[in-house]
Amino acid sequence: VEPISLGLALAGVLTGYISYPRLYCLFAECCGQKRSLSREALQKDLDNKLFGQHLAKKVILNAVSGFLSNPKPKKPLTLSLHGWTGTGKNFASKIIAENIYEGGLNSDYVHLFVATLHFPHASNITLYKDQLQMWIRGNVSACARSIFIFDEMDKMHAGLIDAIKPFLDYYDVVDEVSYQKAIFIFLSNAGAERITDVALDFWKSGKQREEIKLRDMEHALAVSVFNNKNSGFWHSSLIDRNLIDYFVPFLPLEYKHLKMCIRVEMQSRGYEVDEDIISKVAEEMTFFPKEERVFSDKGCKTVFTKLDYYLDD
Ligand SMILES: Nc1ncnc2c1ncn2[C@@H]1O[C@H](COP(=O)(O)OP(=O)(O)OP(=O)(O)O)[C@@H](O)[C@H]1O
Repeated sequence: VEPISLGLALAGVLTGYISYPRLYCLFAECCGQKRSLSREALQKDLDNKLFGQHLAKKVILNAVSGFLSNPKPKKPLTLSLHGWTGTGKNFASKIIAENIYEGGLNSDYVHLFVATLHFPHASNITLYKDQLQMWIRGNVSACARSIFIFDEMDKMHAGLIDAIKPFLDYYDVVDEVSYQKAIFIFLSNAGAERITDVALDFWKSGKQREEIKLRDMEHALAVSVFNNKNSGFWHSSLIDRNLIDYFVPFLPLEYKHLKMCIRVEMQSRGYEVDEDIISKVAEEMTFFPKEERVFSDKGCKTVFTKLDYYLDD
C-alpha cells in the first residue's frame, strides 16, 4: 500500500466517513468499480463514437445499464455481437469495457480472447478447454464483475464453446463460484449476410436505415446463425438453451459513415479537418453490391491506413 493512500485511509477511518476499500478505489482500479456505471455516460459515448449503429447502441445501452443496476442477476450477461467486418463490434466492446473499468480493455478485470490467436490448434482443444475454464473460474473468483470478450466466435472450436457453457447458465454457484455478475461478449461475422440483406431491402425500398427495427433482425439473425454450419454456435447449444441474452446486429456501413470515421481520426491525430481529404479517402474504399455501391466491404477498418497516404502530402 502506498504511503499516500494509507495516510488518506487512516484519515478516513479517523473521521469515520470513508471506508478504506472505497477510498483505495479512488486511486487504484478495483473490481466492479468506476464509481458505478453511468447510463448517461455510456449513452453519450455510444452516441458520439459509434456511427450508423442505432440498433446496437440501443440494445447495448439497455442491456448493460439494466444488468449493472440489478444487484442480483440470475445469470451472467451474454451479448452476441454480429455483423460485417469493420462495423464496430470490437470498438463497441471497448466502449462497454471503458464505461465499466477505467482501464478499459487493459483492465485486469477485462479479458479478450481471439479464437485464431489464443486457440489456434484443433489438436490442443482439450488443453485449451481446461485452461480456459481455469482462467474464467480464477478470474471470476477474484472479481465477480469480470468481463470476457471472445472475438472470432465463428472460428472457435465447438468444444471450446461447450467449455464456456456452464458459466453462462442460470446456476447460483458452480464449484463454489458464482458467475452471475460476469459479462460475456461474443463477436462474430456469423449472420452478417442476413443483416446486410435486410439493410439492403430497406435501402432499395427508399426507407431510412434508422427505420430498421430490432424485430426485423433478431429472429432472422438467430435462425441464420443457428443454421450456419460454419458458425461455432451451430455446434453448441448456446442458442438452443437460450443462454444468449441479446443478439446485437451491426449494420454494414455506408459512405457517409466512413467519412465520419475518417473525420474523427483526423481530429484525434491533431490535424485540421479537411473535407477534401476525407472524401478522397472514403472514395478509395470498395463498396457492395457492385451495381449500387451502398455498403463499404471493410467498414471503417482500413480507412485509417489510407488516410496516412494523404496526410503525408
Ligand atoms: N460504427 C463505427 N463507428 C465508429 N467507428 C467505427 C465503427 N466501425 C468501425 N469503426 C472504426 O474502425 C475500427 C475497426 O472496427 P472494429 O475492429 O470494431 O470492427 P469489427 O466489427 O470488430 O470487425 P471484425 O469483424 O473484422 O473484427 C474501430 O477501431 C473504429 O475505429
